[in-house]
Amino acid sequence: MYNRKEWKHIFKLDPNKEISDEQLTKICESGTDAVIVGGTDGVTLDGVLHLLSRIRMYTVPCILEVSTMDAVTPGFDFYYIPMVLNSQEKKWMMDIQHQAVKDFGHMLDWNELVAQGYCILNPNAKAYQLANCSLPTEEDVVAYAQMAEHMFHLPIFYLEYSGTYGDSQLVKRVSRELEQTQLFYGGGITNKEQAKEMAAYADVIVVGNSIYDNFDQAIETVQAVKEG
Ligand SMILES: CC(C)=CCC/C(C)=C/CC/C(C)=C/CC/C(C)=C/CC/C(C)=C/CC/C(C)=C/CC/C(C)=C/COP(=O)(O)OP(=O)(O)O
Ligand SMILES: O=P(O)(O)OC[C@@H](O)CO
Ligand SMILES: [Mg+2]
Repeated sequence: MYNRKEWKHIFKLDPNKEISDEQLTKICESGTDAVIVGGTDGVTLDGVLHLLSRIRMYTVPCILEVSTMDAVTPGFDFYYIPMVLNSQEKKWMMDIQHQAVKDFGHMLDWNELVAQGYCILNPNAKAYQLANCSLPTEEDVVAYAQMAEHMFHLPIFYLEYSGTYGDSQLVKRVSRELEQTQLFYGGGITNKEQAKEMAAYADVIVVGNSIYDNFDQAIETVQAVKEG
């Protein structure tokens, strides 16, 4: 139905934050390739359902990035499943996901599930702290990318700088390692120049917080990526 491999730009909407109807229309009609609903904390079923019902008025593909099983509902096009590669606890890479599959595996449409190998690089990000991550060196990051591609065959490797703009040279280096696995970059993209810079190396850039901080500039990131 959708060719995820062709996507270049995604907006990530936080069910824990407010967005007006007018802004949501602009997001969904911006030309972005998809909208992810997700966040680290304050993600409730009510918040997710409210956003889903509003996004569903548009044709844009809609994805739930599952951060808690308490807020999962049918109706999304895809379910992205984070696995935190640089967590110091196996729980965030394997055990939560294992338990969810034990509980819900019998009712899953596996075609809708997409695993994401997360490498979280901003120590101040909530997700970094929640998942008890350690800060990898560049060599560590490259090795995680190689494992994602060649050992785990993950569909997505996600360089996550949530809340801060990352190192484009590292994104470039990682991009050289990946052929089958899609490279996502997310974090601190606030304008079209930054969007272009990261999109030169990442397959997909994800724009989150700037939707809430500087809406007009966030919208401009779509065109910047599509032009490039
Ligand atoms: C019935 C049906 C429709 C089912 C489909 C879905 C389903 C039930 C699948 C089951 C299979 C499965 C394996 C589920 C596991 C789900 C799960 C709970 C995984 C754990 C996820 C995890 C490791 C969470 C830790 C936090 C994290 C990495 C979140 C990722 C998103 C992220 C980084 C958000 C941005 O965070 P941040 O900017 O730091 O914070 P803000 O919220 O302030 O923006
Ligand atoms: O919110 P920002 O910093 O844009 O990051 C986007 C996304 O990667 C967060 O998971
Ligand atoms: Mg966020």
